[in-house]
This record gives sequence, structure tokens and C-alpha cells, in this order.
Amino acid sequence: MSKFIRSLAVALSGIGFAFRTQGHMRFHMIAGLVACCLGLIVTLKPLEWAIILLAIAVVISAEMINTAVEQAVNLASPDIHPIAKTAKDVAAGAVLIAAVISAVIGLLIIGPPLWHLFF
Ligand SMILES: Nc1ncnc2c1ncn2[C@@H]1O[C@H](COP(=O)(O)OP(=O)(O)OP(=O)(O)O)[C@@H](O)[C@H]1O
Repeated sequence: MSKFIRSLAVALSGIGFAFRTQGHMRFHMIAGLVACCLGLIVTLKPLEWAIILLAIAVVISAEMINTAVEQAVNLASPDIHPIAKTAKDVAAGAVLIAAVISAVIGLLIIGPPLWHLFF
């Protein structure tokens, strides 16, 4: 197997792990799919698509980095430790910021045309 195929395979396996084990990851993916469906309904412009897709990618990437931090912390500190708590809380905070800002971006871009479509 070439190095590129091997790298692709391990990356896909990481995505699969996060999808199988993390409820939040599945939630973010479904939210991203809903945003894409709404984007198709209101026929977003190319720049609007770019911003929506970037927001989806940022949230999913943040959730995956959070998962990696959780796994690494569980390995390094299976017992309760204040630094382990800080590491997990900070990683979770990163996901929260990305998700809230992305939701606002989605509302700003998709909200008005969706409103005009139905009202
Ligand atoms: N080893 C630890 N020492 C101290 N506090 C911890 C430790 N492990 C987890 N915690 C605390 O529990 C919280 C939840 O940790 P946990 O590993 O269960 O993640 P989680 O909530 O299951 O995340 P997700 O739902 O995204 O998988 C952490 O944010 C942290 O505050």
C-alpha cells in the first residue's frame, strides 16, 4: 500500500472511530447535513456555500480534536486529576465556541432566504 493510501486509511479510520463513539460528532454531522439541504432549497451563492462548508468543517474538526484530546488524557491520566479535567474542559470549550459561532453563521446566511421562501 502506498504511503498516501495508508495515510488516507488511518484518517478515515479516525473519522469512523469518532462517528461510532461520539454522540456529539453524529449530532454535528446531522446538523451539517440539514444546513446543506437548506442551502440547496434556498440556492445559496458560491461564496455563501464556501462559508457554510467552512463552518461545518471547523465544527467537525473541533469535535474530532476534542475526541483525540479525550483519548490521550484517558491514556495519560486514567485517574481523576485537575490537569486532566482542565485539558478535557478546554477541548470541550473549543467545540462549544465553534458550534455556537457556526450556528450563528448558518442563521445569518440561510435564515433570511428561508424566511422569504415561506413568508
Ligand atoms: N481524569 C479526569 N480527571 C478529572 N476530571 C475529569 C477526568 N476525566 C473527565 N473529567 C471531567 O469530566 C468531563 C467529561 O469527561 P468525559 O471524558 O466523560 O468526556 P465526555 O463528556 O464524555 O465528552 P463527550 O461526550 O464529548 O465524549 C470532563 O470535561 C472533565 O471535566
